[in-house]
Amino acid sequence: MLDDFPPRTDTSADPVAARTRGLRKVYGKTVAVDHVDLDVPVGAVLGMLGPNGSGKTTTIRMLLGLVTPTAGSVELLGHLMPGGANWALPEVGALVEGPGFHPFLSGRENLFRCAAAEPRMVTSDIPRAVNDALERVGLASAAGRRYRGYSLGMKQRLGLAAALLLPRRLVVLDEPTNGLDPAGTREVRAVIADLHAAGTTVLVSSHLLAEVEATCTHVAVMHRGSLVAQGELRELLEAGNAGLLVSTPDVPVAVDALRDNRMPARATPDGVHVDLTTTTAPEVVATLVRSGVAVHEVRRQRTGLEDLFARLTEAENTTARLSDVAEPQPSTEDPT
Ligand SMILES: Nc1ncnc2c1ncn2[C@@H]1O[C@H](COP(=O)(O)OP(=O)(O)OP(=O)(O)O)[C@@H](O)[C@H]1O
Repeated sequence: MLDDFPPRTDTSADPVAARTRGLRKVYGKTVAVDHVDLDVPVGAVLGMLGPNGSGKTTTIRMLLGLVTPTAGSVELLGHLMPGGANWALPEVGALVEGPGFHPFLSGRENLFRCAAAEPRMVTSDIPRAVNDALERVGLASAAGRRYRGYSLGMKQRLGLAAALLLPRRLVVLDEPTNGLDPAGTREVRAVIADLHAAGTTVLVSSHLLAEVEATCTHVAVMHRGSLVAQGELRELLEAGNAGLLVSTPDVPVAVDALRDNRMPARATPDGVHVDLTTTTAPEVVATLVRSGVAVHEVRRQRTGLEDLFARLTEAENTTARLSDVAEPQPSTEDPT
């Protein structure tokens, strides 16, 4: 029987929980996602960052088989989608917009329905799984209230609870802190940390840069449908680290000496800032020493993720490919 042969793909040296290649989605004249090659390494907490409309939700929905790609491939937990959905999806917990809860049922009743629909759930385990999930997201006291009376934050918590009903290999959270107060945001952060500690791979989209910097091990930055950067958070921060701060009592002399050698330098309250885009730290130090400048300290400036994000999303060359993208049009494709 065909069902006995899930469409698996080769596992490469670097195991990934999810992988897309050449992923593209076009709605009418709008290119929502274009040529996205995303890798979500096993065990990572990958933060997908991007401004509104950059294609995060569409990418996530394609990963989960909720939206059919116009082109490209998706691999989820080693299975090619959408054919492998029956094998991959039971091991994926997802919080995506519009999880389809019943408005007239309570939060707890809704979760019971979700639990009963889980192929891997043992019926006798359902009450405990539901209670644990409600506790974990801080919704136990409101669990008896009807869903339609829930605030946005409570709806988000219930969606998160549904994703946590079972241990998962991959948890996908689309803007999980949307609508949450600071306490709720902290709780989501703690849930992500717990999942990570338990070895679960987490893919989380967010526009909150500080949030991603605090919770994620990896980052993927989207801009106008394209993936403009991805990798380990630490490495991306270092790659974005294009500045050197030189402490010296001879700031004007140092600035002149560097500029004479075509090195972009400027005086700052902390010393001399040198842009390392066109030069290197050893060259800067050698030039200063040659010019008789006393160098007290040289420090690489760590750019915050916010700076990196701004630089990546503002870079003109990253947008060229999509320059002909029109304003969003009503979909001519099936929006499912
Ligand atoms: N069903 C649809 N029909 C038409 N256009 C769509 C549809 N879904 C998304 N789009 C368009 O695709 C682009 C990407 O949208 P998407 O929701 O994926 O971005 P996003 O990064 O998740 O944004 P946000 O942070 O605002 O949720 C946008 O221009 C959006 O208007």
